[in-house]
Amino acid sequence: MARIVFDLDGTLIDSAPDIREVANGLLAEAGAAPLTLGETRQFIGNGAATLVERMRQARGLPESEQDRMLATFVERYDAAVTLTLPYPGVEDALDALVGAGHSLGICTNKPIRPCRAVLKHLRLNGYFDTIWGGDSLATRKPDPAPLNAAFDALGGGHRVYVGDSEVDAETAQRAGVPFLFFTEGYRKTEVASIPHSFAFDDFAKLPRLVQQAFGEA
Ligand SMILES: O=C(O)COP(=O)(O)O
Ligand SMILES: [Mg+2]
Repeated sequence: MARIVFDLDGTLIDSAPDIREVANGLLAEAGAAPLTLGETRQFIGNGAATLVERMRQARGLPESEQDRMLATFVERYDAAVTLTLPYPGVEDALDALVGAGHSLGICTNKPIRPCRAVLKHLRLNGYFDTIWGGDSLATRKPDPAPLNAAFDALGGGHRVYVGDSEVDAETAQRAGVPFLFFTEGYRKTEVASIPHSFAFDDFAKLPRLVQQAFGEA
């Protein structure tokens, strides 16, 4: 049986619309123009502080605003669940993987509180035996420490990381585990330029891919 750890934003859930709402509330209060959905997707993946920094820089807001804007962003982030949906086929794929006896975890750069809040809201939390956020340890992805911690918590067996981004590919590489690449999330560059073991564009294909990768159902 495999230990399968998933990234969250852009992999299991399309959370950019909710994140954009929080960002645009802050920008409106600063008198700046809102982010497009495309910009928001580009800014996700390296954690909340980097997202606020990218948003601020894109609108010419000073560095001196960073701490205050980040604090407000994080304060409002837990409630940012209403526009978020799992990608099509996610629940069925998770059901199939758990049914086949695999153990599942999450390793995301999203802070742990909003991570747990959105999983609960979407009733996805029951699938995961271990959950690691961007602030669970002193370091975050692409440092492999949180991913290794997730695998350690799941115990022995084949290990694989499932993610959508350049950051996830680097994290898997540094942890020395195969990377299953969901190509329809928030990647910034071409699929071919991002190192991966297998790529998939539809969650209906994931159980079979895991079976191919490990010779197990
Ligand atoms: O950047 C974030 O906050 C979260 O992104 P991730 O779930 O793709 O790691
Ligand atoms: Mg992601």
